[in-house]
Amino acid sequence: MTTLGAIVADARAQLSAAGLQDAAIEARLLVAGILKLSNTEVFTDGERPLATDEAALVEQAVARRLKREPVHRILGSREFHGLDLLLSAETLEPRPDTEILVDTMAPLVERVTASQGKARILDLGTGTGAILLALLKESPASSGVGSDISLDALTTAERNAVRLDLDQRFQAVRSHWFDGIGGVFDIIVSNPPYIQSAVIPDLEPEVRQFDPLAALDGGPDGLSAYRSIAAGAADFLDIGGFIGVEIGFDQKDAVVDIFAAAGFILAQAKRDYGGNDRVLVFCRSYP
Ligand SMILES: C[S@@+](CC[C@H](N)C(=O)[O-])C[C@H]1O[C@@H](n2cnc3c(N)ncnc32)[C@H](O)[C@@H]1O
Repeated sequence: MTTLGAIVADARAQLSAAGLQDAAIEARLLVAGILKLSNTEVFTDGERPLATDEAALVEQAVARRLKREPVHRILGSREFHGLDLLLSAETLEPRPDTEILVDTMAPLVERVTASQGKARILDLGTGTGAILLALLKESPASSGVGSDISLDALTTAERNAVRLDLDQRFQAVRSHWFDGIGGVFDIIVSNPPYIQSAVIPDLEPEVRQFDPLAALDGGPDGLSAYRSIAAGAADFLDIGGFIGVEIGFDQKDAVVDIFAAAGFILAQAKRDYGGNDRVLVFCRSYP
């Protein structure tokens, strides 16, 4: 019979031998997640004996990681902006950089609720629901629509809304960008696919093989989604509203030009933790 300490050490050795850089951290995360233990327990209960079926579950999880499946996909959920979000086959795994979009838009949502008593938010390409659910959590007087082209993603986003007790204020709508959307919103947010199609084969296997293509592929120049979103935004954004988008590190000028051509000016630009341009916020260029 093996112990908790021995199985963590074995997982770490296998991941390290496969060249995975964060082998020690990932081994602990996997074991803790699979056995539903806290990180502290994994550290301190090394002598705890493991049942055969527990050891088998850990071994299956390690085997998946060795095939480059990301840790949180194996575990089925990940943390985003303090929320535990379920993942599924057609949802992007939410990234820490996207929290910058939430932190940028939350004060704008608050400004609307302070003056109007409520705010309506639209999240285009909602995936797990990450951005909208984080904003709804921050701002109890807000409600919103999370739209996506993927039914699987919308089902997962709805499950996340229920788990977080935000489903009364969250509506999932299947839509190709604005095509199936009705109404006018105070705030529009989107983290659309923005990677150039030709670059996708060069991405890390964790991304290329496990994040859905529809969440990554921004067309030949990576900008297709911004063109669609900018072209439709004026019809769905309140006169004094804001639209915030996540962008690729080298897309600021191009995205500013796309929104300018659609009648929007840049209101805010934010960089990510690596110092790259990451979030742009626009408002109308006319009153
Ligand atoms: C980069 S992912 C972002 C997911 C989530 N908002 C997040 O930040 O974690 C882009 C999302 O856009 C969706 N999407 C792709 N093409 C779309 C389209 N034409 N209309 C609506 N959503 C689309 C994808 O299914 C995916 O969920």
